[in-house]
Amino acid sequence: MPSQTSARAAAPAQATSEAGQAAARATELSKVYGQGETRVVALDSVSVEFGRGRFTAIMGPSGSGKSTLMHCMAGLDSVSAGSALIGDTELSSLNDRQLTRLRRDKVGFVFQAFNLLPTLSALENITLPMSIAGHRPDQRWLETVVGILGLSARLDHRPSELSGGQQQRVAVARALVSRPEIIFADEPTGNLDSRAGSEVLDFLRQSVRELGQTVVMVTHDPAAAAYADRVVLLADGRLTDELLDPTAERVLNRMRLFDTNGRAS
Ligand SMILES: Nc1ncnc2c1ncn2[C@@H]1O[C@H](COP(=O)(O)OP(=O)(O)OP(=O)(O)O)[C@@H](O)[C@H]1O
Repeated sequence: MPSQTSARAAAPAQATSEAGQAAARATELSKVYGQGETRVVALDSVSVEFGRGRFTAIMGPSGSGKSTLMHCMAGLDSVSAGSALIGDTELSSLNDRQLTRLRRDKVGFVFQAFNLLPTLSALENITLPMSIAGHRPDQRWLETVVGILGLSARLDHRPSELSGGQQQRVAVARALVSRPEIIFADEPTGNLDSRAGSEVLDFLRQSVRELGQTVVMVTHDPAAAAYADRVVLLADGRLTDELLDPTAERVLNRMRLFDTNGRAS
């Protein structure tokens, strides 16, 4: 009976092999922080694939390892064992310089705090990472991204002249403009009211559907996760479950199962 299945006791779920090549992949990835009494196993042999052109949400209780998984996959943190790959590139095989280049060229980031530079215009913020890298944005692509995100009339504005939702859209445009292999979004709607939050999620969804972008998003919010094609659930550093074509209600029910069966034990 599914309602009696303990999410925690279940065998660790393995990656669903998605159609097409994975944009990123973890294989038996473990991450341990500290030593001795302060030792924490943040990730315990996690295997998961993030399909190209797909929108995946990572969910799970606080402390379950969501941010750690994202940081290891994005090359922002090292792994203790196992492997993390972006495309065919194994991140632990790269030196610091190669890792910095990979993050710059292949990964886009959207954080809860918008991380825009206050003295620069929206357009300058969008193109800054590419300028630093010495690249010119593809003008056509820039216009497409800015058009889809509804920012065309706001490009000369500074962040302080934009609403929270508009600032986050600028951050999404900044992540999209270099056509990264994958975008990692960490609670992208955490600082937004629900209307602005749905707008940003709509745009992320649209970037997957219309621009073929791959997006991986950490969220606590079942309504946000429902925008994804797939939800993977973590508990105690393990991948325990996944849902395809999620609805907010199904995600909520699955999370309740965690609360009653997972954390209680
Ligand atoms: N730099 C660190 N040093 C030591 N322990 C850490 C570090 N980062 C994370 N941890 C621990 O690893 C575990 C997983 O943390 P992580 O931040 O990945 O969880 P999370 O699911 O993202 O949590 P939340 O939803 O609260 O953000 C937690 O027990 C946390 O305390």
